[in-house]
Amino acid sequence: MNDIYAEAWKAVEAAGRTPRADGTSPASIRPLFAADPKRFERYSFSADNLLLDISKTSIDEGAMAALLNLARAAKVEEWRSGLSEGALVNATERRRALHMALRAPSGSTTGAGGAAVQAEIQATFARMHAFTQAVHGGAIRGATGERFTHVLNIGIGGSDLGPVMATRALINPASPMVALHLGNVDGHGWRALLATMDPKRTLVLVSSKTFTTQETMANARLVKGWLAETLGEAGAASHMAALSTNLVACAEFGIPSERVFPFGDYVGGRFSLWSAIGLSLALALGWDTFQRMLAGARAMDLHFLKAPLEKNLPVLLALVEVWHVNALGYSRRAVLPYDERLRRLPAHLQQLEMESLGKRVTLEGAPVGRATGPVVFGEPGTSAQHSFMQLVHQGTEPVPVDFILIARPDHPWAENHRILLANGLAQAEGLLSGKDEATVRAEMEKAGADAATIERLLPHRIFPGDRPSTSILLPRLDPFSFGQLIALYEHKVATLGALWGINPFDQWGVELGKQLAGPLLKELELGEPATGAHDSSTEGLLRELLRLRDEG
Ligand SMILES: O=P(O)(O)OC[C@H]1O[C@](O)(CO)[C@@H](O)[C@@H]1O
Repeated sequence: MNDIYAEAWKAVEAAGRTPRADGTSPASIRPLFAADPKRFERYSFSADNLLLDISKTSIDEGAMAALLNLARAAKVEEWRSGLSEGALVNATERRRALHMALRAPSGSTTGAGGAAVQAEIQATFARMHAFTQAVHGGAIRGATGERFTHVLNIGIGGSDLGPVMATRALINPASPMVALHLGNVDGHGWRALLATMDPKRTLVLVSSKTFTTQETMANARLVKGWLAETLGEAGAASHMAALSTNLVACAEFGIPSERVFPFGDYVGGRFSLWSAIGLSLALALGWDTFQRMLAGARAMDLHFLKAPLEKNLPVLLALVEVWHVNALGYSRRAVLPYDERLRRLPAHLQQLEMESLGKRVTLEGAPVGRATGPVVFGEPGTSAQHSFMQLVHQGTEPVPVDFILIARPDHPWAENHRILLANGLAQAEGLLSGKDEATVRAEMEKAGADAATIERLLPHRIFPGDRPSTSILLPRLDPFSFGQLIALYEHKVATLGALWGINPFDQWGVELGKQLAGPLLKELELGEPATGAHDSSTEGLLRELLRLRDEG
């Protein structure tokens, strides 16, 4: 850690501890609005039609200066250029992170990853496009001659969450195909899906970067067997395609090379929705929708690469996170999209952010020495208001919230949309303003409550306020704005990697569980725990599960 970087961190952390010149707490937000009628104008920023409002945080001029100084000390500008030019930013796996190259139109140079990478990407896109057209046009059909009406994406983590989220967000009622998803290895999910599918009309995409993931391969074998029951072995093979970097494993599984859509190891799982992993989207939503989504992400890429740090939306979102996590000690963040179509966004962000930023050592392997990625959770509004927002308003630790609001709906029920937006705005307003003792008392007196009731209920009815939120506004939810939104969060995550000095592109933390599952699977097969192989709790639970299973 160099001195400039260490000093910059000290300044940010000190800003979070030190009262402001007017004596107010650095965590308070209301005084900032009281002092500056132009706070919204000053602290809201836009890229194309996407608006980011960070005014409802406690960042003031001094805090912002310290945060921007940290961004410079952490060399965020150099880092973003390295990312786009194919530096080995994923140092622990000695890989590049070239998801931006997937969004670069053919012939472009900025963020395109170089000619060789572009050639690979464009060749796969051309094949995906031709395949999509052939399936939609009926040139590629099922083994019995029927057209494909359903596309089933089998994958997990990044090979599932992105496609599921985008399918729900951009649903196209006129599409010739329905997308289905099988992620978890739990057979109950498969049983629920079975009822909705006809093997003669179902095209199966096995989506796996590595093509070795235990759950995905188990599901792929299950589905292959199900297809073969009706169509025979050869028929089953003609209903399958693979999206992967591991061409050898795809061939071993029996998927011919013309049905394998590859991508490079420079695309991380949680950044892979823009690659061949997006084939289910092209099939279910249409090629144009897929392209518009890439164009939206590309617009955000160019903004991220070119905008100065102080107006750069992903950088500002990252700095807000640092302010909350490191200066103020908030360890959680909630994401509330006020749009039912974005209901899988929180799940996607959980992987994107927590798999990327759940790290305790720096790139050099030393302890980070400060908190890194917060716990991220969320649910669409208004439903979230009736579940966890109680804790956000009145719990002990402030939970910063991302509110995502869409101005124009794609349905005709204007009143419902007004209710939705009013609630989204009200939540953010209420978190900021709270409700003080005098107001609660006056309200209760007006409602005719007696003095004893007022005293008893007063503490329960007070809202502390000064609870932070950021708001993201989109004019409409369409493929372009959806692409912008997801890329905004991707670049925020990359920037946080640079600010914390960690690798946001590896995920060693998921390996241990995978390793330990192997021997346990064997023991479940044999029906006998290996004595002394586990701690007494694991062994005890395994014995009990076996007993209950075998009793039934
Ligand atoms: O696409 P694959 O290789 O099947 O991996 C699925 C997921 O598993 C992980 O490696 C770990 O959970 C994720 O990063 C990845 O998205």
